[in-house]
Amino acid sequence: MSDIKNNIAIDVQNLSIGYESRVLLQNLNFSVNSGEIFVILGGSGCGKSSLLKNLFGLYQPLAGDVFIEGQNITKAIGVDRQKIMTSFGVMYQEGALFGSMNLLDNVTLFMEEYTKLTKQQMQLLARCKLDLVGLLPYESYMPSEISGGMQKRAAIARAMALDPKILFLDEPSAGLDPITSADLDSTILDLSRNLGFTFVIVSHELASIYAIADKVIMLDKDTKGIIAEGDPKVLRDTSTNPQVHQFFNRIMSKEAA
Ligand SMILES: Nc1ncnc2c1ncn2[C@@H]1O[C@H](COP(=O)(O)OP(=O)(O)OP(=O)(O)O)[C@@H](O)[C@H]1O
Repeated sequence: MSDIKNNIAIDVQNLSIGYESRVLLQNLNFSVNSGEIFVILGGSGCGKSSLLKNLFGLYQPLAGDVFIEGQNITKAIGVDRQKIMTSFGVMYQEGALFGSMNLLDNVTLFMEEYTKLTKQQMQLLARCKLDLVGLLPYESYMPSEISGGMQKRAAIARAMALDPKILFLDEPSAGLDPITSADLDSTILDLSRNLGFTFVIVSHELASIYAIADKVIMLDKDTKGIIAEGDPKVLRDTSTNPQVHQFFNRIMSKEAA
């Protein structure tokens, strides 16, 4: 077990990930501070989503360790692992709300599984989560009856069901128009700045990255490592790595068009 030092929410040490004999990323070392919005970016297929899934324990890394609030998720088993796994929330790329349940039931579902709360208590808490993402008036709506942006916010409310301090979001802006995406960014910023949530987000939307990210890491398929790390605006203005420069400017010129 590693110490919880300097307010570190997630500490990644010598992490290598991949599938069977295929190594995607190797020997990664980085940390995420508590309350920080941390964004993983990089070219298509470099392993962003795979890294995220290794961080929150869906996949087992090839080597190395991931500490979540000081607990080693890669080595934990049984009850210890279960405890870590319920200490954070996840929003998958597809959003994946349960289509046959209204929003309130989508949020209470995990509480039913992992808590001993009464139905009334669960509904009270679930309404709080829906309120935090601006969806309280829609608690009885089915996922198919609300917009894509609202579905993403509902998925964040569901990820908050068990009162986590850390939220992992895989491409939250995928498929959203710029205005809806900016609304979602505001929700994420609000949850981070006002309630202290730590976010780890996979994204390639530069406007969104500039709006919300405290820190990014940029992954590289060829070197299988991190080629840039830090404040995205500082990286944009100071990076001398041609690939990093090109990445930021390529997307910027596309967005400016
Ligand atoms: N479950 C899996 N089993 C085997 N290979 C996988 C699996 N998931 C992803 N891959 C492969 O790993 C590589 C990295 O995929 P990943 O989705 O992590 O990249 P990414 O950077 O998130 O990509 P994108 O930006 O296109 O979403 C891809 O070649 C992908 O086909």
